[in-house]
Amino acid sequence: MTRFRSKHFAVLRKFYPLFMSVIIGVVGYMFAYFYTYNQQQTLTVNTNHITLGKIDNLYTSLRSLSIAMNAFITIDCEVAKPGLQEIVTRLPNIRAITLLKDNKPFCSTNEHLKPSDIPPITSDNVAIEPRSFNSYLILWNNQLYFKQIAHDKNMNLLIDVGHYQVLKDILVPRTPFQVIMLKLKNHVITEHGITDTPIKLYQSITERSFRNYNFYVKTGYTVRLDFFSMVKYHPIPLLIVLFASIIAYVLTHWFIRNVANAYYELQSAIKNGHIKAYAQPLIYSHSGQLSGLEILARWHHPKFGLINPDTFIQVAEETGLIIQLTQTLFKQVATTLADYADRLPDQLHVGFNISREHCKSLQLVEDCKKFLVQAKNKTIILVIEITERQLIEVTDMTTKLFKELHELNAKIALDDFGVGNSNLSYLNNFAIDYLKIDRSFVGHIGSDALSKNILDSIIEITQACNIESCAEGVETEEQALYLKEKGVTYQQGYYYLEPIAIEDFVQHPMFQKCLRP
Ligand SMILES: Nc1nc2c(ncn2[C@@H]2O[C@@H]3COP(=O)(O)O[C@H]4[C@@H](O)[C@H](n5cnc6c(=O)[nH]c(N)nc65)O[C@@H]4COP(=O)(O)O[C@H]3[C@H]2O)c(=O)[nH]1
Repeated sequence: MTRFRSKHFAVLRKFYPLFMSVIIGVVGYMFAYFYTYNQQQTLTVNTNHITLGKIDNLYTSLRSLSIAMNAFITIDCEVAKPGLQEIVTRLPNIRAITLLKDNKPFCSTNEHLKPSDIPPITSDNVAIEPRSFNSYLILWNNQLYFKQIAHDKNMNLLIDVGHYQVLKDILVPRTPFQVIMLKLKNHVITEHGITDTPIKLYQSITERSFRNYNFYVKTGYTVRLDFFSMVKYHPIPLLIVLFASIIAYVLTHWFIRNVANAYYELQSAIKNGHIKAYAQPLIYSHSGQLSGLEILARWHHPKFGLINPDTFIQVAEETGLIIQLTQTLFKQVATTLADYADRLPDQLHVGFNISREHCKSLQLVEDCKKFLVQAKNKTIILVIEITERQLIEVTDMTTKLFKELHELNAKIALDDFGVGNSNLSYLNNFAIDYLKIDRSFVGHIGSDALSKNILDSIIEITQACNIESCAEGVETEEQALYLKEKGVTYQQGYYYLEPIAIEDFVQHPMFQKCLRP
């Protein structure tokens, strides 16, 4: 987790929520932009394909029809006409079929057809001109015609497809600002008809007829996709992004405020001496004598009273305040013990819980040296309790740290053993002096066979590795006797004494009894 430092907090508090919301906003906008862009692109490709297919089909079906109609060209109009009429009535898009001779109508289903109604084939009247050059799709006077030149060049077929709405319908775009263009030579047809004004299209795609007819279909957008067009035409993704950005601001603000508050509160608690050192005795199993004490932090909160470490140690670790917190405990314990410096028993164990953060530099060695000077007693054995829950990496730095701690005659204890992630190599790497057996195993003595077996195994490991052991959470005489019998070196728990303030601890008969006269 991110470590927060005091000098960063003021700046962080102000700018971090804004920064987060801008980041979410920018990333969200990019995401919304590319999403919309992709959507448009996919739609363009699909639309272009479908349109191309429809025009191809239109042309091909007219061509097939005209081929079928070729049979009528050479027969008499009276014979041909009923057949042509039946076809016109059956096919909804065909308005009339006309047979031409020398480009003049000689037989038509349209009774009112005049020679001037026959569309000329010029480069201007927009014809779809296939490779075979013998059939044309003609746009003329707002009408769509199909003309088939028969083998006999004088006898031709003209199919009047009707108003070229048929074509226009095919060119109707799927979304606003989309334009579908049919490009024939220099001419362009859109849903609005023939246009010679160039239309600039964005995200466009142009494809030639699948059947290799001489036309192109181009689809694209008249509006470029940018921030403003997104705001105007695609507001929903942007509204979602705006919403996410506001949520990011609010959550970050809330998070920073809470962490910062916790940080400031804990920092001022340390400064104002509200973090107190409590002590709990460690007892030699074999003699029942006091071997030392473990120091545990308590917060004497002016409003909430006594707060147990479970609530604030994590905050202290996450904010980096744990080092200051431990230093204040070192100082309180050293100055209290200094009053008894000359009377302390030899090799009194004084254990402190040390977090991983504190082991990242040699600061801990300096703190221990300072403690021994302030306590004015060089025989005290400092016990550095590192927890198995927060494994410390083996690096050159940590190896040096633990070596220097051992040179100070300190002992390294591995706390909460049995519930964390360590393995036996860990014991070796840091030259662990004793294991503190988690109270969850001790609590099951006499009841849960499995936990008891684990407990027995842990004790056997300590004996096999020739390291000392300390059982935590001893609450009953039965547990105390069992652990003694099993050869556990030290015991700690409410059975002997619960943690009490260090000033009270030094007054306690258990401590007083072990002082030298
Ligand atoms: N049920 C039961 N509990 C017993 C008994 N005897 C002792 N305890 C409790 O067991 C915990 C033993 O401490 P720990 O394993 O080091 O576990 C400690 C330690 O990991 C951490 N902690 C406490 N003070 C500090 C500190 O100054 N620095 C750091 N880094 N961690 C600390 O907080 C944990 C909890 O501390 P506490 O709440 O003081 O809880 C203490 C103690 O009050 C018993 O017979 N029965």
